[in-house]
Amino acid sequence: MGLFSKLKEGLTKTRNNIVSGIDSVFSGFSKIDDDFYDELEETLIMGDIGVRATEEIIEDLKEKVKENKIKQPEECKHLLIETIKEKMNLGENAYDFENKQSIVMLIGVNGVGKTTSVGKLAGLLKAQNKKVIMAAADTFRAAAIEQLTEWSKRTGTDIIAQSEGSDPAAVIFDAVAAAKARNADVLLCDTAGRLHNKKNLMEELKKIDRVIERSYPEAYRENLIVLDATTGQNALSQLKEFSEVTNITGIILTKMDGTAKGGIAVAIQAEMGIPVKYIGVGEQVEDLQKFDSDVFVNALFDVKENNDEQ
Ligand SMILES: Nc1nc2c(ncn2[C@@H]2O[C@H](COP(=O)(O)OP(=O)(O)OP(=O)(O)O)[C@@H](O)[C@H]2O)c(=O)[nH]1
Repeated sequence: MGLFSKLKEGLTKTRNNIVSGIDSVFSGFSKIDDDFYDELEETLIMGDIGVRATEEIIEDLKEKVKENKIKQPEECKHLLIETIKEKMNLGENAYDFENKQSIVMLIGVNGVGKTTSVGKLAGLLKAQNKKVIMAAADTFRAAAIEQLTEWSKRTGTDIIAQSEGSDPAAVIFDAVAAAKARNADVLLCDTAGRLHNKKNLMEELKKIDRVIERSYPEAYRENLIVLDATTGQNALSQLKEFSEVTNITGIILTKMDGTAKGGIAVAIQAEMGIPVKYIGVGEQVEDLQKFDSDVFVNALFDVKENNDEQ
């Protein structure tokens, strides 16, 4: 199955949730008036697009409808799609780290799919012939170290780990030494997510930061927060909380397969201005995709893509 088809399949529930509602708004109203916009707004919010992002989308849509002198609700569907794409467009190159010697930290609360995402990301990078090392800096639970070790075997990636309970900063120190000695391209770090204790988390992330700054200041840094799409608006709150303690450079949105809450990708990117860089659409190594918001919106609204057959 091609990437776009896989994405479309993964987004089936989200599409049913958002698009069927939107379609009935477009077909249920004979003219564009306040009631029409109210109904559309409600449908987008129900689809997890986020209150602020939805308000902005509706405002922009109103302007476009005026400018284009559109009278029929059906005619403004493509304008809605265009507006959502514009709102999500952050216009930056999100994947610079792939071509630099970089340290990529994966952070986020437990259970969101961090360890799995480290494994999948290693798989993606290895497919590009990159030399990758994993650091098991979630030393909080032995299971997390074991799970990452499994992923290292599955993807043929070197792993640096210590025993449960050891200092995560010490693991990172070892991993940095290994990355330099082995001339690795990307060092992928799994971390523990103890959001319930913000102070500890902040101290731990700061300590790791200091270790990296001291031992590998020239490394390109990427801090990716892993968020579980099935948690909808909770994912947005986690992002806000983590943004207060560290500089988040991007998002991995997991479990996009089988959730009706995929609209959260729009809310996150439009409201927070932080790019979603990857989405998880399953549990296998190949189930991590680079995120392209235009392609995503097309898949969501079932707009035909040229590369549909790929
Ligand atoms: N369907 C689906 N499942 C996923 C995806 N990503 C991760 N999972 C599953 O989610 C569960 C939790 O993933 P983990 O990688 O263990 O999550 P974690 O954040 O590392 O959690 P801890 O190890 O407890 O810190 C696992 O069963 C994964 O297989 C995804 O994109 N789709």
